[in-house]
Amino acid sequence: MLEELEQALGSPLDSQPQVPSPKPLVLVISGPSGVGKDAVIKRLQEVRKEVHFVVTVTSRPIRPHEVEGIDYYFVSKAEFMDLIARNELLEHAVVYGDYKGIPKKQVRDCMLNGQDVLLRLDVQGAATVRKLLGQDAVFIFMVAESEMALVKRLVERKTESFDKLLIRIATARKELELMSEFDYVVVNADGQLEQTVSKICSIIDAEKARVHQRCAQL
Ligand SMILES: Nc1ncnc2c1ncn2[C@@H]1O[C@H](COP(=O)(O)OP(=O)(O)OP(=O)(O)O)[C@@H](O)[C@H]1O
Repeated sequence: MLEELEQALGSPLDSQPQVPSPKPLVLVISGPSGVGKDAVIKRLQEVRKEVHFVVTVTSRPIRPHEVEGIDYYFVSKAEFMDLIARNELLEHAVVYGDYKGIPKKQVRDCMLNGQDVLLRLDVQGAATVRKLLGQDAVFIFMVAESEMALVKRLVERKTESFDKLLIRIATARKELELMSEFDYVVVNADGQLEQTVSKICSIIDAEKARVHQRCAQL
């Protein structure tokens, strides 16, 4: 039958894939402090092993329990300055006196390997990367179901003093106003971490099915 069809068509039936492989994605996850970015990314890495989570480079000294290349890439301040001067950082900031940044090379190398890349950025950092990459990266904003739920989570984490909590809440209120700059918003509801991760997986799957693929160039 197939041969007859080919004869009638006057050309062979094509067995090649009808669409090229999807392009590697640059995925940015952001949201207020305490919303659950780390917890969600940790779980996402378990269920989506092929997505590379970018390891930040920092000028801060290594702490005893930390592992080079897993927690951070540790460099001297001079080396960090050199990365800035060579425009080799996608984004950088000073956090408590130490520099932290996203090395472009790591993102580039993964994408050349066909791997999707995941960045965890604070809302300000995400805004910076949005300006650089525009619609060529996917920006996901995570929120809690309510301000009360967010604050309860932060209080239970017991990592912030009262004053620091006040600052984080005020910052979170401002950050929420920037939600419209993002492509997707995902509610990380209390006790629903798995659902949150699965929503992010759905976003990745949907992005892979886009007719006009995003294509970040660094
Ligand atoms: N869906 C959830 N339900 C209940 N608790 C959660 C959920 N998601 C995260 N948590 C908990 O909330 C706390 C804050 O989460 P996490 O540290 O991942 O937030 P974060 O956004 O990375 O914060 P920061 O930006 O301050 O580092 C943690 O104790 C975490 O285990």
